Amino acid sequence: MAFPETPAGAPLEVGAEIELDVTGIAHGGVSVARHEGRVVFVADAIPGERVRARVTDAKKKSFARAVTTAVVDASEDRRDHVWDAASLERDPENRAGGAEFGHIALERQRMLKAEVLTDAMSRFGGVEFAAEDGEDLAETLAELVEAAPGDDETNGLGYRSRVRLHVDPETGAVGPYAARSRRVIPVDSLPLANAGIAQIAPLGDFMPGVATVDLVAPSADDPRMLLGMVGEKTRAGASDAVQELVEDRGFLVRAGGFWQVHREAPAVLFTAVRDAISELIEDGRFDPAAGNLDLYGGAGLLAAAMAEAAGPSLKVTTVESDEAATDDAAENLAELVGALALTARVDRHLAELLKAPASVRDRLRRGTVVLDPPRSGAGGGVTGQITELAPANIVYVACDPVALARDTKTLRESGYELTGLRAFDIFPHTHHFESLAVFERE
Ligand SMILES: C[S@@+](CC[C@H](N)C(=O)[O-])C[C@H]1O[C@@H](n2cnc3c(N)ncnc32)[C@H](O)[C@@H]1O
Repeated sequence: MAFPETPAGAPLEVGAEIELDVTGIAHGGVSVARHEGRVVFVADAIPGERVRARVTDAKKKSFARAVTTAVVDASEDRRDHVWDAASLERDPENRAGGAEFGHIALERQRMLKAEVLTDAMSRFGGVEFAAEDGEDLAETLAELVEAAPGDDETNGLGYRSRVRLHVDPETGAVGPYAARSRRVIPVDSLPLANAGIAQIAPLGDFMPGVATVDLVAPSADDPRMLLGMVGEKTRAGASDAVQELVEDRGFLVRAGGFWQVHREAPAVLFTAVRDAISELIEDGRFDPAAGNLDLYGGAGLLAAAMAEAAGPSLKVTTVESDEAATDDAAENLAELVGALALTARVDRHLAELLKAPASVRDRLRRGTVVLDPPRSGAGGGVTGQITELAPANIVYVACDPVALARDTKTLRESGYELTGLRAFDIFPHTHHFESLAVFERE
């Protein structure tokens, strides 16, 4: 099918083919280019390339969106896509979603993630990055986003222990959504999934009446498939308990509950939080008997990490809105006599704490808050409540760099200093990554 060329000076139209010099990376896994002064966010490109791209959205005056159809000048970091179903060989509409960096060398993916993090921290958090002694900034950035163990050896494949597939309501075909749309794309492989998921994935099947297919392959349990039927909220088997192993420690988790998707991610984050707490202990800033909190605590992974650093006398309360996850946290933290697992919304619980008597408020002021909110971040409301409680330290685990950067601004304006920042590439071949920021009350 031929697409119209856009003549110089003409407004961009959906479907037009244009050539773009790609200059940078934006949040959300798309690159940045300019066409006649207008910003164009372009998918499936790499900064530094010249590409041919098809305009997919031109509604806004300030920017347009496009998707690469061919590469004119390729980056040296361009690789064959790790997933044929998402490659440039396919028409953009038929490319599978969920591996939007799969055409980029792993090392460069991490570099791009570092750029996104530092740019967000600078623009929204007011934090500027400087080169470490004797290095230039590019070298410092190259080391900022850490690889998960084993990924360099496997080219970042076979890591996902959780995958959600969808069912086409018309045909019943099973597959991931297409990139940039909710159209189901049948595929014959899931290269990011681990062996347990590959074993049970119903690829090529038809499942009329089903809406979602969640594939779960726990580290210490049999893989399983949770079916969400059309019109039903609950998924069969979602509340079954499964066993996960983090290094040699067992965790009980609901099959349908939150658990990090990369096989190494729970250990990576457990270790990172444990190390952050150990450093606070070394600096004499951590009080194990204070009112320590693990907010958005899930099944208690990060409270357990705090305890690993602080010892079994740690006092900590996990706050989590999902009742079943709280039950798991209570079980997973049972050996800690000072641990309490609460089912509550974080904002509501913090509002209660702000009304607590002075002695309780004093314990909270001496405490450390670990928080690991969903993608939207804690937000101004919860961040404001935390600064009003004024704990000695805040350890913030974030899966969205812009949300982290915005909350960083609030924290820094309220008397907290950012004393540590790490990032982890626990979603190879996607634009996602996890950050850990440590803030200390000045
Ligand atoms: C990113 S997960 C972190 C879970 C846990 N820290 C871990 O590492 O496994 C976020 C958790 O926050 C919970 N959650 C989402 N919104 C919440 C809210 N407003 N209040 C309390 N918990 C919430 C979710 O159920 C989920 O378990």
